[in-house]
Amino acid sequence: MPMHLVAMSHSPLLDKVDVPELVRAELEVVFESLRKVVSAFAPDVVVLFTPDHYNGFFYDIMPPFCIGTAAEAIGDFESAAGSLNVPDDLAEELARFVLSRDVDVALSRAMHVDHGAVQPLEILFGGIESIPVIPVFVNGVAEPFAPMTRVGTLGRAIGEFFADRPERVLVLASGGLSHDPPVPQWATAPSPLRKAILDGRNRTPAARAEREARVFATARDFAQGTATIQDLNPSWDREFMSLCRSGRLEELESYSSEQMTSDAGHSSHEVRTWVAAFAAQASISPYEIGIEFYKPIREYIAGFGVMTATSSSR
Ligand SMILES: O=C(O)/C=C/c1cccc(O)c1O
Ligand SMILES: [Fe+2]
Repeated sequence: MPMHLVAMSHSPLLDKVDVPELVRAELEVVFESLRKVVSAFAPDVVVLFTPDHYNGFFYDIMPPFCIGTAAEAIGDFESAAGSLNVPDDLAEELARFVLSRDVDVALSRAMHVDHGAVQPLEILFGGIESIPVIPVFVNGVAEPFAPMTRVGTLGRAIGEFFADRPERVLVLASGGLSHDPPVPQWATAPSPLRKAILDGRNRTPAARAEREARVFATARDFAQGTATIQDLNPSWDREFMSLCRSGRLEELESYSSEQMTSDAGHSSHEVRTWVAAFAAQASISPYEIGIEFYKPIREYIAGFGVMTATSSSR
């Protein structure tokens, strides 16, 4: 029953490229505060709402949502690689419950996850092994997307599953806010890239290095103002966070996919993880916001946001 929420952007460029010292220091203060909050809450299990960047999920079969009963981190961008500590029986029970609530969630007994899942675990827990984690994939890069209402329904079903259970649950959302990194798009990708996002599992080291180099080059150009990717949209980000803060989730659930892409970039759909997490938290009880941070950081190609929330009835 006790539930706490952390929602945070990620970027594979974090700690890998230079940012002004003040920005780095501000982020470190925020991350340290998050660690304190999480350690005080002492979760038994993390429900990790995570997107993927064509490392675990591909167009040969792209579910809108998937719960993992086992997961392996692939170690892209030097993130931690290896097995996540997934409580398989609990994850399967969760999947059965969510299905019983009319959400057609997929189940994976061998999910592959990337920096999107791993980075927040590394920041909050120092790695991927120390804390039991149920990974919940929420598609945030591969069109077509589920309507936002379904994302809310998924989150509420997950919240309801835990409402009568004893575990202390940290719902952790990874991704967002406005950003448009060079993740390939089916509609515009040339044929070798289409193949990579169709069924590009187990990429060769050379292919992985090429892809990562493209992201670094784009980040450098973006920081210098010469990249062709869509700009960050701080006002969109602030409005999104303000709706999370005030609990007006029905307004978030009325966002249209097309508008999200055009206002805030192709990868803005990663905020779906936030909507699922806030819907889970709201289904337990009204909540209050704790930590809140926002900064557009072009060097990281990210409108970088962090929020925490917990029951206001505590
Ligand atoms: O290329 C990728 O796999 C992802 C890059 C990226 C860059 C910046 C912010 C993000 O959320 C990303 O996933
Ligand atoms: Fe991402």
